[in-house]
Amino acid sequence: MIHIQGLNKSFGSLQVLNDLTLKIPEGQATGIVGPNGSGKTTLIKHLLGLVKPDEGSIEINDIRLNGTYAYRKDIGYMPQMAQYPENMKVRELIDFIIKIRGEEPVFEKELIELFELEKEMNKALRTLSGGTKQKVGGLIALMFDPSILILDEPTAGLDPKSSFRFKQWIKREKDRGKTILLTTHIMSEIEELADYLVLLVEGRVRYHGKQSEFISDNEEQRLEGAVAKILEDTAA
Ligand SMILES: Nc1ncnc2c1ncn2[C@@H]1O[C@H](COP(=O)(O)OP(=O)(O)OP(=O)(O)O)[C@@H](O)[C@H]1O
Repeated sequence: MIHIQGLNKSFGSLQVLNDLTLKIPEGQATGIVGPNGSGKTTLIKHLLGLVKPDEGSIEINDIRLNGTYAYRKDIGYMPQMAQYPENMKVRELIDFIIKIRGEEPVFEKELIELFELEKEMNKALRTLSGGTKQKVGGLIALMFDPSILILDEPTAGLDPKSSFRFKQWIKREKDRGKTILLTTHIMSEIEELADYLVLLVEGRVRYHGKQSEFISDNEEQRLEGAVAKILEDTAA
């Protein structure tokens, strides 16, 4: 369970998160959607301890985040745009992460196969295409079999085959009881993967509940139509 209570965050005069309270259920997949700049990535960075709140509290698996990072072992994070040491080779990066973590990965081989990274392992990270870097991010996020997966626009740069395979993997992880938090602008992906939906608008929770109820309550067939309806009403 991820419990976020009264979270406020401003960057200068811009209030990005506004009294945000959310309970993300354990063992379920939750999709976070919202317009560009609505605070999705900022929220995720709070969960990872990468950004400090101005006010409010976060608990993950009953541990209150207060500057300690041990809980991070339970989280696999796939960032929107991963930054890696440019001159390191993929193999060296993976070995480095295994060394600092001090444990063997559970799914390294399977994920290298899934993302077809075999031929990339001896290349420097600076030479990789954007999609290949994204795949390396997926490998790192998933290889230690963490109980919580936080995926920030994970398929944005992936080709259709990798995207399909990745989503199959995530569905399997969901069936294995993982807690999954996913942001994407691809509404069909949320429909495919998420049970619960959080709609953020200007750093506030506009909706939180079952995705199926959100669609039917808005008298739509598809998530995209229901989200568009709410955002048009909000702008009016
Ligand atoms: N470190 C920072 N310093 C100043 N402003 C920031 C910083 N990080 C984010 N912001 C601002 O906070 C707002 C929310 O950004 P955030 O990246 O959380 O949005 P998002 O919902 O993830 O957007 P997108 O859908 O475009 O990825 C934006 O206006 C952004 O410019």
